[in-house]
Amino acid sequence: MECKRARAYSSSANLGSGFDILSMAHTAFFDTVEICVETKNSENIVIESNSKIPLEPNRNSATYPLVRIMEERGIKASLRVKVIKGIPEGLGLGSSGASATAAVMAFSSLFNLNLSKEDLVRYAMYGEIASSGSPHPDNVAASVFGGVVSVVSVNPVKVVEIPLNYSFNILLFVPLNVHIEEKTKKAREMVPKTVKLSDYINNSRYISSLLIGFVKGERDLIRLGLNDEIVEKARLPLFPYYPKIKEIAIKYDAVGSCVSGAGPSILVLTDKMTDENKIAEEGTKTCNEFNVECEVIKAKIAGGVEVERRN
Ligand SMILES: Nc1ncnc2c1ncn2[C@@H]1O[C@H](COP(=O)(O)OP(=O)(O)OP(=O)(O)O)[C@@H](O)[C@H]1O
Ligand SMILES: N[C@@H](CCO)C(=O)O
Repeated sequence: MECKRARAYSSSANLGSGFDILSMAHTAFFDTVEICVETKNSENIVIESNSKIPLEPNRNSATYPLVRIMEERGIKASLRVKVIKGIPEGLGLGSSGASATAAVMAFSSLFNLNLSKEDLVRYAMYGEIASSGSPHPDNVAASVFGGVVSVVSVNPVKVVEIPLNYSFNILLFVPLNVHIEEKTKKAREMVPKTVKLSDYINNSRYISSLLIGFVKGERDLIRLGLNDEIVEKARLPLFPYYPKIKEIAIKYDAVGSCVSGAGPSILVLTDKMTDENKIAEEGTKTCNEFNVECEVIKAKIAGGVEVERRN
């Protein structure tokens, strides 16, 4: 039986006001997906996992993209798909997107499809439909490409890798005891359908500040850029501790802070001027004040999805 495995990292989408556009892959966690072909004369997908994720192919973010690729390309096969979850689900860490990405990469390698990175993103986006009902591209783009990415078009998919000329570390406040059923779906329903022109202008300023800050290596621009007047504000009930954690992060001279994806995790970027220990200590206390137990995870920027060479 031929098998292939691929690994994809966690990610923090949005990065302030880049809703459905910007995302950053990090080494905090990763998922591994192994796909084995059992036969090529029948069609079936059997899922195994170490985590409590749906085991129906159309509801699992790893397998729904495979259903769609096989349909689109007329591929017939019975597959056994092992989804080894390292990324906790529903915490804004791109868990569903990483499974989708690893699955599409493993499938491409197994069937010698030689998919481009843009095609990997396009197919992996189906995984986000399976998990949240919407094909947002940001998490999967970061997991496919690694680094910080900007999705500049979805039809056709076009992703730009942002050059990072400022060196920073990553701290994540991950509220492990929080479970919100269908979190991303609910969080997306909280996003307003229309916005004030002044908020739109401020958000556009933040995005340009963040991107120029990364490219030119300007700390102050990165800090200013990690802000958002629209989506984070509308979703605040999902992560009420965020404003105080952000205040603490700035007090101890973090580069900046924002919500990770749809939350409830919080992303803090740090450098040598930052007092990380104080941020971790006071940020954890803040979580406790809101009856939330936050684990503080240190990470670095991660690379893109890779096939594990072991067969
Ligand atoms: N392979 C999978 N990995 C993770 N979650 C999955 C998977 N397949 C289906 N799901 C379901 O998707 C939901 C988690 O997706 P959700 O988008 O809420 O979280 P996330 O991907 O961790 O976060 P975010 O998209 O905000 O970064 C859960 O209900 C989970 O059961
Ligand atoms: N851009 C998506 C990311 C989900 O992780 C959202 O904020 O809904």
